[in-house]
Amino acid sequence: MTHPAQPIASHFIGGEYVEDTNGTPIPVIYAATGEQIATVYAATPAIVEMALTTAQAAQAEWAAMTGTERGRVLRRAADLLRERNHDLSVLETYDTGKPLQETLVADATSGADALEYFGGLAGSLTGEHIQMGQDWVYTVREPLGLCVGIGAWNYPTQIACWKGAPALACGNTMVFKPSETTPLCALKVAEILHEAGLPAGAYNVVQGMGEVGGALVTDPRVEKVSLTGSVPTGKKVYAAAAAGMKHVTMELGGKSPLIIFDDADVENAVGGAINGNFYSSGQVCSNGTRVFVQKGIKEKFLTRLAERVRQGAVLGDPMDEATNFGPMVTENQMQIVQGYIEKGKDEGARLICGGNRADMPGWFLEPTVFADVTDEMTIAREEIFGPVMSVLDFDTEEEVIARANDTEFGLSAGVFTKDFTRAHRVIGKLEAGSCFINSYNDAPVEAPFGGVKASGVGRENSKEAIKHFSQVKSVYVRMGDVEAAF
Ligand SMILES: NC(=O)C1=CN([C@@H]2O[C@H](COP(=O)(O)OP(=O)(O)OC[C@H]3O[C@@H](n4cnc5c(N)ncnc54)[C@H](O)[C@@H]3O)[C@@H](O)[C@H]2O)C=CC1
Repeated sequence: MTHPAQPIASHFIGGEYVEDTNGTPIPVIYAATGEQIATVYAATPAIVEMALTTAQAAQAEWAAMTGTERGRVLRRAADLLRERNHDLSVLETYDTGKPLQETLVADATSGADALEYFGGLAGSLTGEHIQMGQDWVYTVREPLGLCVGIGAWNYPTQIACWKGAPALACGNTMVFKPSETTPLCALKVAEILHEAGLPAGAYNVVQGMGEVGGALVTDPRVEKVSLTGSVPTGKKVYAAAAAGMKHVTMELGGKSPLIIFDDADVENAVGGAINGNFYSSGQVCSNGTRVFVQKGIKEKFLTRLAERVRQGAVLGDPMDEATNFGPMVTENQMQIVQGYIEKGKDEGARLICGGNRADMPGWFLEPTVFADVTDEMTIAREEIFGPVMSVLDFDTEEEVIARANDTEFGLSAGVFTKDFTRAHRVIGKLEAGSCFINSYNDAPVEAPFGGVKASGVGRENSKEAIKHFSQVKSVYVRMGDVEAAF
């Protein structure tokens, strides 16, 4: 019997499902059991061509609609996502293995927020009037044209919407390629957008690995590439896009600092560290995986952290809403993280809790905390993308700022302290794009999201995203005669 997660077909192009079984089969494995639940096929060159031609052809009609009309479609899609939240959350759980307790509130709901927010903005995308004496300049905010979105595997529904919603609001069309690890959810986003009234072909989904991504990025018809992925992939995609002088948004990896001062509220700081390390089993780009704790509060912090992790983490069937900690997305990802845990032990970090694969089917790892981590250790330098928290000690504010910034990454940063003057002073000196004071990992659509340094270029969400999916035309209007030298 076909599993309920099996999509109707692999791709969604021109407003309908499209199949081509000549492509490389991509098995979809449910991370909680290891069972194959679906198969999709990587896009063949013919499918890639069909998607790009269709999206390009659809763009003029979509851009010709008023912003209010485009916004209405996006807001209708947001309503449909919300109405179907439960089924979409179950699919997200099948796609990623994340517990339903999380997917019910963080995935289709966040996607719906993006569609609603950018749907609301679409009607207000205006230019400026600049008076130049009797002459004047006006500006027009125009779409870029055909955009490509490429997703990572941790938030398949959210990423499909975070890229699609601002792109469509501005009058662009999109070809979206989900991660080959989680190919299911983006198809539903495309289906719902078209059900909501999107013209056929304005948002298309094709499956495939890096090769398909590469074919999309290098196509001369594509004006913009928005990637969520790792830094090494980002460097390749950015370079390929640069060769064609394309616009880019790069949402890449991180190794973000979370700084806890002696005067912090311990329970809140522990809560922040848990949210910033163990949500989605640690598979979150913005996670604060280097937790710097000032020496005076260190033992108290570690004691409460270990207690709350041991007592609170519920590993189990992700479809059971009591489960709050799911498996790694793939066996391979689990093995990568296990490798880092071994390195942490070998390099002398002190294991406070976790450290093992859980004794159950699927790719479950225990939430793991290392203390006495030093700056040179591999677990303090590399992005692990799993449930491994490194706790480092510090003495002074000046010292911790320098150490926090000593990394190629710059995605996020957090500070816990009751001294707000210090909180703002420290945040002001941290090299990161998305920061938190007495909190961690909040990502509302109203706030810009993205990184500095190797963590990325451009911003998603908020009004900032509009700038990255549109361009400004400037028109000088002369009201008098033209003076010329001859
Ligand atoms: N800053 C952000 O917003 C976020 C960043 N991430 C980052 O994503 C990474 C984990 O996701 P993965 O899927 O493992 O990343 P990945 O870099 O392996 O793959 C990302 C996507 O790029 C595609 N791709 C690979 N090579 C390509 C090429 N040469 N040309 C075009 N496309 C190519 C893949 O098929 C996939 O769809 C982590 O580093 C994480 O930090 C994840 C979520 C959010």
